[in-house]
Amino acid sequence: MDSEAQARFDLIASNLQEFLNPEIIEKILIEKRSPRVYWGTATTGRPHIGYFLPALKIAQLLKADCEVTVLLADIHGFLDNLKAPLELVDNRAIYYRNVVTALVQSVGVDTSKLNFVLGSSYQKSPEYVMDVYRMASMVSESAAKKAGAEVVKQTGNAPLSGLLYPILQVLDEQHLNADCQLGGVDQRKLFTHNPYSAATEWLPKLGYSVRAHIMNPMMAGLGGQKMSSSDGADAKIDLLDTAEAVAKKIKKAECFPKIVEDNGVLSIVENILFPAAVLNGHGEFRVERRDAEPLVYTSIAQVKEDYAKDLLTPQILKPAVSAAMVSLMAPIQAAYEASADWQEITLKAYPPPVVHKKVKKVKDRGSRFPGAKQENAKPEEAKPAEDAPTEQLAQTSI
Ligand SMILES: N[C@@H](Cc1ccc(O)cc1)C(=O)O
Repeated sequence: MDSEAQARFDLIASNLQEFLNPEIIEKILIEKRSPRVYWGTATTGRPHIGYFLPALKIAQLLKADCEVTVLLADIHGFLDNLKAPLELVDNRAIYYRNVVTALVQSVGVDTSKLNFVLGSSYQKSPEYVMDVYRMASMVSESAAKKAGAEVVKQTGNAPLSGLLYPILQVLDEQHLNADCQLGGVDQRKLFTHNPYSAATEWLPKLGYSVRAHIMNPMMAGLGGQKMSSSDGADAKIDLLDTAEAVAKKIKKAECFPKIVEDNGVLSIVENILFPAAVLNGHGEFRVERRDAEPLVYTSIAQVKEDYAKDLLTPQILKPAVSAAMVSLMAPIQAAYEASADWQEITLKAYPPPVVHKKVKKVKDRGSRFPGAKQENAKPEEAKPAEDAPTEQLAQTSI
């Protein structure tokens, strides 16, 4: 590889946890072509700051002159235990498109060449559907189950659609004509046969070629574990959260002094703030101190070292992370404020829950309590006590 190809390769490979079959990409770069990479996202819950990871990777891929496609996987949102009901899925796809575009633009990368494809636009074609049937006849039920174990919601009497999900995701590589698929490391079992069978083993069964796979690390959540859309509102930061909400959530986050592992706050610095700072051109993370010069970092290794020594304490780290996140999210929020369409689609994609007003139960004190109106007394007395049998039943069942 010449130095230009090497620089492109390094950008593609940066900040990854795993890169499978890199030789596929190397060959394309040596031939001075543009690798075609796709990232799929099931259009379900509201995207949180964890979406910065794929978005920053997409920004790097665009800079490395890759052809990038974002698959708005509406059908997958529905196949996965109905996480996104069919009637909301279209609006959610538009919401995701706006979010991903704004995320990539927030680090100054042009999105005019970023391609968006809606899953349902090709996953219902006769060719695609026939491939689903062919693959379903060649892949065992247990392999499909294992492949989806970390991605598809696991329930007792799971719907059959959860077994189709991995088959469709694997076929997308072929039908989107990709050289490489990007995903979080949680997608690993869908990507490779080690330890389970999926894309790299299933595609050749239909005569299709094996693709490269690039995997982002998973962010630790603010409560310590992997960040997920199904976390409670306090454990994840929504991209449209106000500065106060961001500060409050980070302040509450689990962040033990000197402990670097599974630390959600440090995970933000490592996986979001540094890669974004590099794309933004300054490459720095600053921590202000009250009585001393600010600490200025240019690598996560230095940050972790100082944190382990308690020179960088949770008390000074947290406000620095809040401030940096708020300024990183500012252009996304400005884009939202400036777009009446986006605001309208938000309401349609995530309709506020209908609150059933609680009607205050008026205690039935009967008609004989002191002060009861005399005229009510008679008819009430004449009526048989309707509640009595239920009350008895409830008592016996206790
Ligand atoms: N499995 C991805 C979504 C996805 C769907 C289809 C694909 O082809 C790729 C990715 C997720 O967890 O969100």
